[in-house]
Amino acid sequence: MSDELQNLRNNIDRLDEEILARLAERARSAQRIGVIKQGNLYRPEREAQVLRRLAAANPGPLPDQAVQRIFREIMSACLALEHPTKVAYLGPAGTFSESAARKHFGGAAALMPTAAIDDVFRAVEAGNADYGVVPVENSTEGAVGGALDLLLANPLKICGEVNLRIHQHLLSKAEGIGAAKRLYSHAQSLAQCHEWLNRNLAHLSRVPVASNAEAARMASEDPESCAIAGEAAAELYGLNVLAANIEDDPNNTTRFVVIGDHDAGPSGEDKTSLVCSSLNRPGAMHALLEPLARHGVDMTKLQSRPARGGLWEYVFYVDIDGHREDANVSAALQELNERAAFVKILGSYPVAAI
Ligand SMILES: O=C(O)C(=O)C[C@]1(C(=O)O)C=C[C@@H](O)C=C1
Repeated sequence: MSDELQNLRNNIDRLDEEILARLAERARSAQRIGVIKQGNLYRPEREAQVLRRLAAANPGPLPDQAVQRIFREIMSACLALEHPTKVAYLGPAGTFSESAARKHFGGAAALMPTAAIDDVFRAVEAGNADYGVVPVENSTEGAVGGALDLLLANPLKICGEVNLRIHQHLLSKAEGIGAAKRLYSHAQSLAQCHEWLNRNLAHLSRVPVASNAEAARMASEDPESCAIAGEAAAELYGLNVLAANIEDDPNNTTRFVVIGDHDAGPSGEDKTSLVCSSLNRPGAMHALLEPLARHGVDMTKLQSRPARGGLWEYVFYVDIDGHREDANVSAALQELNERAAFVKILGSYPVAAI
């Protein structure tokens, strides 16, 4: 081994020991904070502030995202010393919901798969999980209506958001596509790869199944088939990646929200989600949203859903910039409340840091 290589490795060994000693010191501080805080130990606003501060202070050469992922894991491990966070998600193992839960809560969280989205809400409400992660919209396929309806019907609050880039892969137990007769996937994933499939595999019959992890499981038992699913499912079921990143939109992204029995405190860069309905008279919708513009509050999403129980009646899902405790947001929400037939604040939470 050259002297230079040996010296560099010695240097890395010394640095690793320093990092380890500092990590232990950090973990002891987090433990002491746990004793002072009591009650809810997970603080999404504080985690977002830590991640943003470190990205801003990052001297390189590691990219900001890499630094944030490392510190996400450090905070996940520190939090688990106090209390391992239990997080319910739409299963089975290997779904994109699992990847979103991991991305947000890190490797030390205990993840609980559920059979359906409403079971995620039930697990959190019953106290079987501390938090839940549910998909609410996809950049190609639009809103996940069932999740929006459950947010309206449920007392739980949104305390975070996760944006996950969705990469779809063509997977099979076989080495090539030649012998494949069937293609399994979730309907959303089939839709996200529609053009690629028409160009490359138009002859294969497409079989929609309950989730893309389930599709991967079925393909693992049937070498005459293939599946469309993500990397986590490919690894879990030992499948070959026959074609990678086959989603039609190169920016294909799903937005998930984190639900719990409380929302988050202000972090300095927040969003607030609410559901409202306007009075049934001309101009009512404009009047309802006008206080937002007047108080300088940006609306980042407006989505309508049919209201349960009234034909051709709608509720509106609104996302705005800012925390409900910010002075301008609070003033705007108070006026909106006076003008609306119905308002429910779903929660204020930090804008996704990673
Ligand atoms: O600052 C706190 O309140 C902590 O508990 C420490 C800490 C961290 O490791 O930085 C851990 C968990 C919380 O979710 C936020 C931050």
